[in-house]
Amino acid sequence: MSTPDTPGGLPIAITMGDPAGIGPEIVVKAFRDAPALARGCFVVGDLATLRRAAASLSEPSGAAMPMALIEDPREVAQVPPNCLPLLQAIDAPTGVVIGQVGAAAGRAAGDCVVWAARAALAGRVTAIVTAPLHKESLSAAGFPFPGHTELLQAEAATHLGLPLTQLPVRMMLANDELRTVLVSIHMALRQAIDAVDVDGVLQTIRIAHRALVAALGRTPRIGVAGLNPHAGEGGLFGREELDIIAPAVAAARTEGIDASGPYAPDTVFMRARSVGGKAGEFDVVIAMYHDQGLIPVKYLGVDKGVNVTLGLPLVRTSPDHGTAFDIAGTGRADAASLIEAIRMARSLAPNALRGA
Ligand SMILES: NC(=O)C1=CN([C@@H]2O[C@H](COP(=O)(O)OP(=O)(O)OC[C@H]3O[C@@H](n4cnc5c(N)ncnc54)[C@H](O)[C@@H]3O)[C@@H](O)[C@H]2O)C=CC1
Ligand SMILES: NCC(=O)COP(=O)(O)O
Repeated sequence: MSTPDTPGGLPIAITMGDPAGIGPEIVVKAFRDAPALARGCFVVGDLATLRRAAASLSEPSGAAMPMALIEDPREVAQVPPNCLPLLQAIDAPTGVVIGQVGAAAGRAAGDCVVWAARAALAGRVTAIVTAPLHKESLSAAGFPFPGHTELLQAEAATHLGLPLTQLPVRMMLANDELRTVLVSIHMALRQAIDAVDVDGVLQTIRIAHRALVAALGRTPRIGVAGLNPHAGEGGLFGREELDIIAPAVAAARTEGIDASGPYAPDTVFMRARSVGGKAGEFDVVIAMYHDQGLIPVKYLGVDKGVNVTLGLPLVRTSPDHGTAFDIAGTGRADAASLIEAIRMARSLAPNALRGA
């Protein structure tokens, strides 16, 4: 659906990420290496930061990626092909040291995400794709959120006038072979175990079901992982499966959701994986905590996964990797996951502006 003042659809905003990390480099690489996909997208960030990243990538004899400053997302359609449109959403950060945690970098990264979220909530962009930020830098800058997911949830709840409890969100990580949705996200493992309760597991199943009905056009097969080794082995290694997870799965089934489990966490991902054109047993695995779900997906390749926030009133995707401070500024960072995140944003936001 296009809007009258932006024929052809709305642009996608790509936030530059932490300026001390690989975000700016992979953003420039995405525009350089996937120009057709990047048409209709613009970067929310800082021109000097993006120029530095582009210069670090250019061949000794070659020219760096040209950039065009825009003041409004609607100007994206006028930017020539193979030129990166950039909206200067922040004051240029000073004192950023590549590869190091810092408040200035965290402030710049966080402010860009806030800008993009508000633009999406106001209907000025159709989706946001976020390059990685560093959570310690975000915290050093005073943002009271552990990551994008919680920041975006808070922005959306404020926009809708809702308490956070009425806007539950979940993290999904997906690649071509595996999808997982997490019951809890950024918290200590001890707290994550306590966060496994019937409401939380059931809410996660419902959110995953709704998202995948929309994405797949059919009822998804949801496999629910246990928490304990061998899913508790009938209560020998813990009772969470018997007392919490099985009742949540049963409640979901009474709602017509095709959920099953709890399954042994060490084999459920293997069973869900689609390989060589053969579909796995499940379309998605509900993981009880962050690392249970993310390790199997990331192990299949940091270049392949995409992070999607489910439950928001806006489309948000992101690469599955972080700021990679160890290689920032070297030009070695792989932009494949960011390119997949742009592709996924386009598929979730069919009204996105495209190139001519
Ligand atoms: N979407 C986001 O904003 C995300 C942010 N993070 C944050 O990033 C920071 C650093 O996290 P780490 O645990 O060090 O994970 P990381 O993903 O930044 O790095 C882990 C390893 O993977 C490599 N790597 C990551 N991305 C790569 C790429 N595109 N090309 C080539 N190699 C790549 C790194 O060089 C490093 O060896 C943390 O603050 C973390 O919370 C982590 C994941 C997602
Ligand atoms: N491990 C993924 C991750 O930490 C990303 O978090 P977010 O910034 O997408 O909330």
